[in-house]
Amino acid sequence: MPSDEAVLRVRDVRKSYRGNPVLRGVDLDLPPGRVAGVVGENGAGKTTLLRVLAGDLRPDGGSVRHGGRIGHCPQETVLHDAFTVDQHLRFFQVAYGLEDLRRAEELMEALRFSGSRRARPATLSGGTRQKLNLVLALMHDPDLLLLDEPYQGFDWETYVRFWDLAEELRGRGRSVLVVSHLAYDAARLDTLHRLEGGVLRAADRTGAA
Ligand SMILES: Nc1ncnc2c1ncn2[C@@H]1O[C@H](COP(=O)(O)OP(=O)(O)OP(=O)(O)O)[C@@H](O)[C@H]1O
Repeated sequence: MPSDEAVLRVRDVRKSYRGNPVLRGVDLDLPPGRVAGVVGENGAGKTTLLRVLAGDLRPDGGSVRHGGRIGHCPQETVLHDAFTVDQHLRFFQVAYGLEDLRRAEELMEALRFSGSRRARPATLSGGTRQKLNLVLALMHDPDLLLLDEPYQGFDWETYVRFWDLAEELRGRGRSVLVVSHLAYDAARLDTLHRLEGGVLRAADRTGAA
């Protein structure tokens, strides 16, 4: 597939914090309909990379090109305790310019969202808050979903539903990039990359690399 059809095209991305290089020239191409993983040890720069890819953090050099809309589910929850679940949904509906909440409701159903729509995030379980985060990142049906350690707090059933959802997205030509310190879901990924020494390398999907 020609690279100009990629949903994500990353070239020579570099980022240092106070002179300490974390990303030293990251390259990545992600075509539509792919589920890709990025693994790396603690401190390897995974969150930094995802924030650069999401446009949250400016790289010192290199380029990031998106081929469509993106959704970003960061490690830290984006939820605000002054707002109820419903208010979060309506806030993001306006921000994304959506006519209705149909897709959000479908996603909540798919993930078996167990909280009340009138609840505030502080009263929800950690896993339910994480589901809401995921719904907010996906409710505009982005071409690319960026996920940072997405399953913290998920029970097994939710974990399996998460992967069913990733399959559904892939089947509709959407792409997903999952960042994790573990490669245990490697069999569910189309490609696996390892972030090491500030660069991305193709990794063995048995997780042995
Ligand atoms: N805002 C910041 N200012 C200075 N240094 C930072 C900042 N953010 C991250 N770092 C440093 O950059 C390096 C990479 O951090 P990053 O959080 O991207 O790694 P990670 O692979 O996501 O780690 P983990 O698996 O522990 O979440 C670390 O050494 C970290 O201390």
